[in-house]
Amino acid sequence: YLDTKKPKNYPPGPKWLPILGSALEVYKYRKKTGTLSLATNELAKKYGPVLGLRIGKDRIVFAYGFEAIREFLLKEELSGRPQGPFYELRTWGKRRGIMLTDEDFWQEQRRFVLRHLREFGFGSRNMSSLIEEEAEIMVNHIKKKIEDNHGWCEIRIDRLFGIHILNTLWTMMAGTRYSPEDKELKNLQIVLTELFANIDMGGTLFSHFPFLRYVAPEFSGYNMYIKTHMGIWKLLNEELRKHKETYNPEDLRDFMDVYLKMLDSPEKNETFTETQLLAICLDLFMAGSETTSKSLGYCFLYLLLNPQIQKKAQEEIDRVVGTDRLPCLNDRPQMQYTECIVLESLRMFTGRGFSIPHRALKDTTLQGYFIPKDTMLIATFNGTLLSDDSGWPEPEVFKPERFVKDEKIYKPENYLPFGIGRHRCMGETLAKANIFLITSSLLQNFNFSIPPGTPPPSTLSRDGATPGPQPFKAIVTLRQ
Ligand code: HEM
Repeated sequence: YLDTKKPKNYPPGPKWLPILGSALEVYKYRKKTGTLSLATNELAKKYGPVLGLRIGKDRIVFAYGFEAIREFLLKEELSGRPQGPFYELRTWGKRRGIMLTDEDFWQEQRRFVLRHLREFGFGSRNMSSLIEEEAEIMVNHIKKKIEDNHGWCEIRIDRLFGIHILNTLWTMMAGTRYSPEDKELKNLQIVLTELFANIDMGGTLFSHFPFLRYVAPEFSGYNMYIKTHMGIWKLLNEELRKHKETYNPEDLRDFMDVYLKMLDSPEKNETFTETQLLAICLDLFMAGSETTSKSLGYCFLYLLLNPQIQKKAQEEIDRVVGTDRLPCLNDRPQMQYTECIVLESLRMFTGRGFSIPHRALKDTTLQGYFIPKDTMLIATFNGTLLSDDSGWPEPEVFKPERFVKDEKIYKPENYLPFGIGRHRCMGETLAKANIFLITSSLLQNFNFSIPPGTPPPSTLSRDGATPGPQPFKAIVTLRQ
């Protein structure tokens, strides 16, 4: 806390004050720009693409720009995950799950999850039909609203997708599908979105200054953190209880059952525990629902702002799919323009956000700078996807055709919305399939427009652990 002297050759950044470290300077830029992502962007312009900070007790390095991010994410010595109460409280006081664990424990569990989720549809035909069903439920739900309201309805787009996205994941994990009107889950989603808006990828006040947890539990975000987790724990425990009651080793219904079978197996090693099963569910719940829903939020935000893009996609959908059935994943290769809308929406989402924090497992270097063991590192994707110096022409403009070259889909090397390296996202296939099928099914059936008399929705994101659009509404009408 009192350390104001930086380690030799530590990455450049604002000077360190006692206790606060560089927090004031970051706060100043954050206030000026509106988000932590834009603040690190400006700080990186001032100090360079490897930005060295200390916030409270934590040394934090932000990697900005493609070269720094690539070296960071591919370097094994930088593949740890942070330690400390903030990362342990969420999983009952021990580091558990896959999103915030590392080394052998993480490797074994990540491998197991990937292998077995595939059995229940991850990346297969089963996944396709599951999302198609969910998209159909969504379309019918909106049609009913329009019918009840005599021809049109107004929808809060930023809250439209949460439960449907969760359902596609949850059916594979626990065989459960929730109604879009389920009050408890709707509430949980809102609380989860609030939590994500109130913490940063680097932590929160009580993680950088742990004493605040005792002296100012409300102000430091501690109470909210615990309350949100208790809501999710309750849901997960209930699901686990039901599974244990009806479990039959001869008929494995979903991932939870497969994990329960592993727990019964004499060959299992000690990384497999019931708490770990709950922590995996918690991680996938958190990593999977907010990210995809918010990417869809950006997608529809830009479709509202660019009716001509909406129209062009609808022409493609009408030509390839027609009107007698909903789009399916098999249509994807013929629907290049819609596919590019997915890629562009992901650029807009991840381009405003960060990687999950990593930790240096030993003393090492990044772009020639010294990174001491246990330093936290975070990739700012703005510099590879969205900033003026990211290499994308007119980066702030939503332009699906930027991904087409010689009539084929083309993704430049610095397009990495799901990260790279050992911790690369586990849900890429599911996320892209969800965005593609939901966007195309909604556009096939409805027109979306800005409510008359209201200003166009802002493209400035709501700050937080994952970026999201500010709350916004659309008028939805039937196409035919
Ligand atoms: C639009 C949707 C999504 C985006 C843009 C996205 C992006 C990312 C990124 C950038 C990382 C961080 C890599 C790192 O820290 O090095 C990550 C990790 C992760 N994602 Fe996603 N993600 C999305 C959806 C999903 C979904 C649907 C799931 C659930 C199945 C998921 C599960 C995970 C997990 C478990 C990790 C941690 C992996 C590890 O540490 O080994 N993500 N994701």
